[in-house]
Amino acid sequence: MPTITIDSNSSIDIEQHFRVSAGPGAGKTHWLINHIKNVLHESKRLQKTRKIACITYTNIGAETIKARLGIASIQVEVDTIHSFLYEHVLKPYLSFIDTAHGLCIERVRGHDDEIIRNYGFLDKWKIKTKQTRIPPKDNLELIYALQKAQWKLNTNGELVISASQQKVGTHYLKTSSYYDYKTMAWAKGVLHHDDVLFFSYDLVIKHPFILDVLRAKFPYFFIDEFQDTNPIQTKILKLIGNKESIIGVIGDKSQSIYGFQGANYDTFDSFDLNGIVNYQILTNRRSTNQIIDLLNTIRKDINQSKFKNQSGPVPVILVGSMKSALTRAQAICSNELIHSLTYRNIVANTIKKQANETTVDKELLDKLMEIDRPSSSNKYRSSSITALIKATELAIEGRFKDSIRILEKAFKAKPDLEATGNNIIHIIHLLNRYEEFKNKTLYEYYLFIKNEIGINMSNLREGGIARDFYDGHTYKDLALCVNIPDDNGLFRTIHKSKGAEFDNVLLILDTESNLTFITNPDLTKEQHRVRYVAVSRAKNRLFITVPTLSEENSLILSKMGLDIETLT
Ligand SMILES: Nc1ncnc2c1ncn2[C@@H]1O[C@H](COP(=O)(O)OP(=O)(O)OP(=O)(O)O)[C@@H](O)[C@H]1O
Repeated sequence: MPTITIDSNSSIDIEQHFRVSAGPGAGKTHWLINHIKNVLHESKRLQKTRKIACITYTNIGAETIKARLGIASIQVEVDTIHSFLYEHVLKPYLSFIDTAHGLCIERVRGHDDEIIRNYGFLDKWKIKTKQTRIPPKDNLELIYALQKAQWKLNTNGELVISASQQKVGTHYLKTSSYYDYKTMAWAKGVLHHDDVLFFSYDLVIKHPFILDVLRAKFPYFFIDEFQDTNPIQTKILKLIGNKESIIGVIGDKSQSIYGFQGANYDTFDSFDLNGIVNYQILTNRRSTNQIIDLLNTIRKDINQSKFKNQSGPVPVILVGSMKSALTRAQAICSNELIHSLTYRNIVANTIKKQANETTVDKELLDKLMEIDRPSSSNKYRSSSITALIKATELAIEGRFKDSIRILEKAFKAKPDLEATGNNIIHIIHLLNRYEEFKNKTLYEYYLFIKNEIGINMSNLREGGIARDFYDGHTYKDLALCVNIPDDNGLFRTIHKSKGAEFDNVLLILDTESNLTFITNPDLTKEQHRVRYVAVSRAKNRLFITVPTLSEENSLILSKMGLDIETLT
């Protein structure tokens, strides 16, 4: 079937599976909202109890769609895939889960994005898996290795853990030990996000009636940002779409940027269902002509047309430090807001907090746990400090629920910690007195927590390596490592800008070599796609900053019509 070109206002047949493919700013989300409204209006298959399922990639995406649907959202279940599967597959059918997996269903309380990292748990795991040779000094590396393991579908349609031969220190992890790690966590009722996919898939394969229930509840499933869907989710959606329910996917393969979560470049194009109809939108409604020209230079498979046909400033390459680039870009934008986008979280935080670019270390929070390791005389010091730093930073960003959750989790099983019942009061205290400790050493922050907040922690012996760490780092150094989930502020990572648009964008590149996404573009490479997504967020002004620029690159970029400004 040929691909049909549509516009973001077009209506399509509501009773056929569809794929809508379009570049950035084409109006995919706009079209999806209109389509949902059309289905609600026209469908004969929706009654009060039957809803449309609309799956988005992020919580922010879900909130945006709900807000834009307004009152119509009552008949639409808008959710991320993990939350959707947890609510509609896992939670109602927990008792159907194969007991062979050893999941303690009575203790399951949602799912988490962090694996269990406590050292006591790791020790038990080392004994169980006969890997006691891994010394405690390599625990951090071990946690990173375990965290990388993901569920993957093999060619027989079975779920296996994918983790390439991981080396921790001098030791190669046994493949079977990943499974042991999972089963030990499951025995405590602890589920990682990725496990939601594992159990959902296992349930629908072993109990296909669950698919019938899903089809009965949701005659329509629409998935936005489908290019980042993981193959296990794709398989579940295909199973649902085999009869009755209509599946519609919307996306752009050149905006696939979540390879590290199992998505791949071909997911979008290779998705197939009997009778699926392909549509494309070839306009860009977001950006000025100058920005669309740049996007078209980077991208070879489509050439977006300029819907607004609006001329704007030429994109500018700012050569210099990121701080000076931000100052310059802000001056040019004068009273308008500018969003800075970075690849790494630590860089986003560095610019947000105007910290010194050269001293940042993204692993400091983990290193604190490593150096100030829990012992019989110091059970909770580093875990309490870590939780309090995270909670403080989340609260500063206005994320009170997340902030309270962190403290609840940190303090719940620690009866010998004093004054832990008042997490909200702690947070108010920390916010009110933020100015007093934000530029102090970590040791001074520790004293503040102990003396002013009243959390009972053991003393830090002078001259010890833990004390040196607390004296040698500032609160701010550690605060830079905090990840704010679904951050919607002015300084964020490119991944957190997915689906958003901003008047003015400053893309911060760590090194000049990252400019290849413009000078020698290849969107089969994820690194290039990530930066392509970043520049395509801009509606009006676009700045790209690099620390240095060679004559060769300068010539290429000038030929492309970009402005270049060297900052002093
Ligand atoms: N038919 C339309 N009428 C008016 N405005 C529209 C229409 N279609 C899209 N827009 C506007 O164009 C901009 C881009 O639309 P949208 O965010 O839906 O694009 P997208 O394809 O989802 O983008 P991306 O994939 O880059 O996130 C938005 O400001 C949106 O409101």
